[in-house]
Amino acid sequence: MALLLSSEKSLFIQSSELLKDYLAISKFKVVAMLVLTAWVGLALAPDVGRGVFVQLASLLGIGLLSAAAAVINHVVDSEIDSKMARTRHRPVAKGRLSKQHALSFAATIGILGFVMLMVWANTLTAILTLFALVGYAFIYTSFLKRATPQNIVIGGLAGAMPPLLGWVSETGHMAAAPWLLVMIIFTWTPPHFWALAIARKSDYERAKIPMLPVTHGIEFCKTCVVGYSILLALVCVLPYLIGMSGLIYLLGASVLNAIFIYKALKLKIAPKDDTAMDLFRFSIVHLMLLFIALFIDKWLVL
Ligand code: HEM
Ligand SMILES: CC(C)=CCC/C(C)=C/CC/C(C)=C/COP(=O)(O)OP(=O)(O)O
Repeated sequence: MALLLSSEKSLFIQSSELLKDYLAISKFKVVAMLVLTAWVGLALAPDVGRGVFVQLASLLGIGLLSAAAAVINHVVDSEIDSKMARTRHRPVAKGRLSKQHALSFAATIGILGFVMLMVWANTLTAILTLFALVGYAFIYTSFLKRATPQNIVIGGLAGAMPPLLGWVSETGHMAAAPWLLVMIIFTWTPPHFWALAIARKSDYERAKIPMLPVTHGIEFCKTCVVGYSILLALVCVLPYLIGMSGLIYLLGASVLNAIFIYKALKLKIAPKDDTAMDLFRFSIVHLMLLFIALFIDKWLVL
């Protein structure tokens, strides 16, 4: 009896470890944030009377294709990941999950996500989301990441797409307004990532990845972080200027961007040991609150 109980317990532990590994290769927290931005894109689109179920299915489709892209990234990057302290314990890099298993998982959730978008959103959303997957999993991961220090600037477009995807899933066609939300994430990505790359420069050196702090030095990278933070604050005003969002959003964005610029300047002028990681962590809170502010503004004011 005791033997049976302990084998059941170990089976339970094994399956929860396996679940953890699959969530890790799906970059679960990043995907949750991508889905949040897609949801806000969807919520800000003109109401065309689609039901909540169809909207949730569209968001799930976008999430599944994003997760598939993340899994492919883990497979393509497994060699690099095994050389970096931050990533060397990842399931594929460590060999806990085989590349074949990971790729079958990516294919399953990717096809499921694509079909969900075809059925419950529309063809344009399905194709645009597939472009974003190819942009991140293949163009950025297999090529740009190893080729140029502008890798994350160009590759950042893929991760910036979800608000447009959410919008198009509602309306079936493109519009100028959601592109402003894409521009916000596009401008946010460099300071988000470079703050981390500054703190983890030695990792990228060891893996021979030409990230900006490695190729151009930490000081130049910090200057770029300050520059992009200021640009981000300016881009964030655009939704207010075109009347897409109101004063609640403008106030929230202004406070968040003031903190962002303050932390970026601190990193440039008076850094302490943890300043770069502090900015990286704040960038995530910043983007989350900014998109929540867009949502609250829409539903409180209109
Ligand atoms: C090319 C674009 C991007 C690059 C290179 C990048 C890079 C990174 C890296 C290296 C991490 C650390 C992961 C770790 O600790 O293992 C990270 C974390 C994170 N990123 Fe990005 N990122 C990008 C775009 C985005 C986008 C578009 C979003 C969401 C809209 C996002 C949301 C997050 C979140 C939520 C985390 C924290 C994840 C966690 O705590 O597990 N990132 N990013
Ligand atoms: C369909 C769609 C919207 C796709 C976008 C998918 C996606 C997961 C975008 C997030 C970007 C990201 C986390 C980049 C880090 O990659 P990295 O390889 O530089 O970082 P790492 O070293 O932590 O793996």
